[in-house]
Amino acid sequence: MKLKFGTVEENVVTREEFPLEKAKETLKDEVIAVLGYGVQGPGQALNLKDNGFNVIVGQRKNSKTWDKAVEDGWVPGETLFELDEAAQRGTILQYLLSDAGQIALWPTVKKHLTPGKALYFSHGFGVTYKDKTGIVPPSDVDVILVAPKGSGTSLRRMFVEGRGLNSSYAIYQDATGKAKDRVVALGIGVGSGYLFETDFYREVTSDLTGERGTLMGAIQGIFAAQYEVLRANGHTPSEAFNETVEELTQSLMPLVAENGMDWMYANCSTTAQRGALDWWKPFRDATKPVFEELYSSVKEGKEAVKSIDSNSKDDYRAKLEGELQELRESEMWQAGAVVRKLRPENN
Ligand SMILES: NC(=O)c1ccc[n+]([C@@H]2O[C@H](COP(=O)([O-])OP(=O)(O)OC[C@H]3O[C@@H](n4cnc5c(N)ncnc54)[C@H](O)[C@@H]3O)[C@@H](O)[C@H]2O)c1
Ligand SMILES: CC(C)(O)[C@@H](O)C(=O)O
Ligand SMILES: [Mg+2]
Ligand SMILES: [Mg+2]
Repeated sequence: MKLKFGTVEENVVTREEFPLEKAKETLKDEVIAVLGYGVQGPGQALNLKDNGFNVIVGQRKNSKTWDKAVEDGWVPGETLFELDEAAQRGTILQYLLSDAGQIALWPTVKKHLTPGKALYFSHGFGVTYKDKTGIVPPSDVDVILVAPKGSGTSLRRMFVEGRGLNSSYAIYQDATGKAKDRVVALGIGVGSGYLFETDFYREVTSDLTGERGTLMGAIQGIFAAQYEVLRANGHTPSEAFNETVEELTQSLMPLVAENGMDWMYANCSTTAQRGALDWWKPFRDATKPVFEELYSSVKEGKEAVKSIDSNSKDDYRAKLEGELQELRESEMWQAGAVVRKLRPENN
């Protein structure tokens, strides 16, 4: 259906419009092979299974994630296979290896993309940057995308709570004439809230921007900046952490989520409102050039190259873990660990 967001009309699909029963009917003859069991893999595979779809998982044997799949109830030889065998058995291949891992496994997956199958991504990365990934699907398969706008961990948790994470959907190639029904049915099947239309290029450029920007990179950046200023001016870690992070995640962001920024403001003092209304524009103006630089870097393909180069190295996991450790061991997040333990619900 078409729905207005402000003054702009968009194509969206809701669960009322395309109910789960219709999704199951659409995919009743398909075998959905979820390839990769990292973060999105478990979320999507388990939601699809619990929703009554025919799902198998493909994962490297003798890996921690194979063991996790077994713990999650996937049965070796019945619903859990090596990647090669799962790709052969599936009629819809959900390519949920890491974006760098997808490059390495492409020859194997391509071999099993026989006419009429569907290749499904949760990111526009592989196909958009085909010059760098080598991922060029054969012309006789559907190539579709459902990109949940959040972590696979949240996708699963929200599903279990009876909620749903929104996803975008896109069709890159419709070889069978069934691509639209297939993609929407999968989007509903993985437990999406509502689905909004995009294309592979816009999905990858917005997603890379968002995660480097307000969702992950920028938020840590402004947290660190404010925390450092408070600490440099004699405030304790407890005061600096509560005033920078804890109050935001525990008190104020839930209000923003519920009813928007103006409503959160309206539930704070007039003193706070005066200051926030005065200061949000200077913060916007100070950071906008950084967002513009970020978007250019994404658009020029530099972010994709960096990600492929670093995540294709043998020691990429250890390197990432080292950098996460640096964050974890910073004073701000050490203070956070103590503060979390002191939450009454954790006692
Ligand atoms: N993490 C998320 O919540 C999230 C959210 C939206 C979209 N996505 C997209 O979903 C896809 C999967 O992302 P993810 O974060 O779940 O992946 P991930 O980094 O957790 O990796 C998934 C799996 O790929 C395997 N793998 C990596 N390299 C491999 C190789 N060379 N051969 C075989 N297996 C290999 C890993 O062992 C892991 O089990 C990506 O396209 C990503 O951009 C992820
Ligand atoms: C969960 C995110 C950040 O939205 C996703 O884009 C990812 O790459 O993990
Ligand atoms: Mg992403
Ligand atoms: Mg994302």
